Amino acid sequence: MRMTMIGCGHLGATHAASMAEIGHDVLGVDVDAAKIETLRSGRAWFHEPDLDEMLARHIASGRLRFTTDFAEAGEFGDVHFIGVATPGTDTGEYDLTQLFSAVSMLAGHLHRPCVIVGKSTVHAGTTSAVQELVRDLAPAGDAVEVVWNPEFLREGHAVQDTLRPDRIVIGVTSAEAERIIREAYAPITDAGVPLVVTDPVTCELVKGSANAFLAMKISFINAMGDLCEAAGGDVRLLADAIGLDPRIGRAFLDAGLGYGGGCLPKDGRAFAARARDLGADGAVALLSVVDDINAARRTRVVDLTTKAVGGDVAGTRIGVWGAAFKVGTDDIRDSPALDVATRLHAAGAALTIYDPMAIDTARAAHPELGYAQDPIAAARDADVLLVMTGWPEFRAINPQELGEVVARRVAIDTRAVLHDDWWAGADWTIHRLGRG
Ligand SMILES: NC(=O)c1ccc[n+]([C@@H]2O[C@H](COP(=O)([O-])OP(=O)(O)OC[C@H]3O[C@@H](n4cnc5c(N)ncnc54)[C@H](O)[C@@H]3O)[C@@H](O)[C@H]2O)c1
Ligand SMILES: O=c1ccn([C@@H]2O[C@H](COP(=O)(O)OP(=O)(O)O[C@H]3O[C@H](CO)[C@@H](O)[C@H](O)[C@H]3O)[C@@H](O)[C@H]2O)c(=O)[nH]1
Repeated sequence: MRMTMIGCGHLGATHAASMAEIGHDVLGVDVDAAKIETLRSGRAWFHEPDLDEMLARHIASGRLRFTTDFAEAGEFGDVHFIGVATPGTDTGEYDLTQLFSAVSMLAGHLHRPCVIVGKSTVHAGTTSAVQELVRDLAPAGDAVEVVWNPEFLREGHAVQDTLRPDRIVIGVTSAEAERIIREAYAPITDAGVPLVVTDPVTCELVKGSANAFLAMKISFINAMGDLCEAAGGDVRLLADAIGLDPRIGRAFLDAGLGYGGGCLPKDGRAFAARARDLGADGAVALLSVVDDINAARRTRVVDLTTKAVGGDVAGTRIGVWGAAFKVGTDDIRDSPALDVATRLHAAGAALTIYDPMAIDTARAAHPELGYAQDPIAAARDADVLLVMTGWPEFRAINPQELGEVVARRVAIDTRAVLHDDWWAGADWTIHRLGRG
């Protein structure tokens, strides 16, 4: 099939390359000419394992091209995927500016029957709003059907999650649109991946509730972590034990600094905002507690750090291991590590940060913070060492390597990453979140 992917970011570039991988002819479209140039050269403009190889392979095979030209996009495909960003506003709702702008730019070029497939994460009711806009703007009018098909990929695993997802969920209003989407995904569903067909509103809610559930699991285990710390328990062992019950499951029960990234925090708030509009009070209450517990993780690490240096961080030096919002990415959107770091900086501390992948993205967003090229240099002269992203390379560091580098041997491990046996016997004061 011939298809376009409008918006070539973390979701879109991966989806475009993956659709080429399963045999389609794909045209990627973005308003950012620099990103399109990078993609044309066979590289993503962000780090994602295996993506560059797949992009290069299909640009070479001729099945994948990129453009900034929406007229070309309108001509090219019978299926138009939309994957532009839907950030949160200050009041928590989705800002759908990019979505309505992308749809408006495309719609004027739609002269024949086709399907627009929304993949961005949106609030309930968006599909029908987009359908109305398309009806007004597209020369083909009602012959253009808008359906939703949310994306569940995780950064760092985006390629495998797109090619072998747990499920594909579509929200459609006609049998013809369903037939077209089924055909588009046939190489994936033929391999046994379930495809769930719903109405558009249910489909939009599926995505919001999936992320809300994941966020809830993390806040749950963090609340248990506080209990463990107070009572003298160990939240990792607790998670292992409860996780053996298949009704609970061990995934997403890693306690620590809480969730960040471009999705869970803003999606939870937007889901709550929509629930408030709809008068679904139980959902509002649940989601706001989940968010509050998560926000408190970051404040707690700021407070622990302040306490560790005697009550005032002004004039102290703090070494930070980790800047990415999680392992396996250079993405720093709503990174808990950088949130804590910037708050300590604002309170007068001098921060030096090391991250194996995200130094450049962190420096671009926070030039006011200090950076180092390796973890030992980040710890130099530190009064406190904060471990805030769980990179395996941090686990491999023996405290002996830090020798006399640090000013004081105090560490706060917020991601359960430091090697217990090495650090326990190494004359360090270590605070481990979730362990009493
Ligand atoms: N990143 C993820 O892991 C992930 C996973 C699932 C769902 N999502 C959802 O997917 C959507 C996209 O997220 P992302 O992380 O890929 O965002 P992103 O910021 O990485 O990418 C968005 C892209 O859209 C482009 N763009 C902006 N306006 C445009 C327009 N009018 N026309 C064409 N392109 C335009 C931007 O230049 C950018 O390249 C969001 O709704 C997000 O919540 C993201
Ligand atoms: O047990 C855990 C698991 C994760 N996290 C944190 O939670 C955040 C989110 O992690 P993850 O979900 O792996 O990252 P994303 O790539 O943002 O993916 C989420 O958000 C995407 C965008 O909606 C969805 O598609 C994915 O299914 C959903 O997992 C990160 O800060 C993690 O460090 C924890 O603190 N504890």
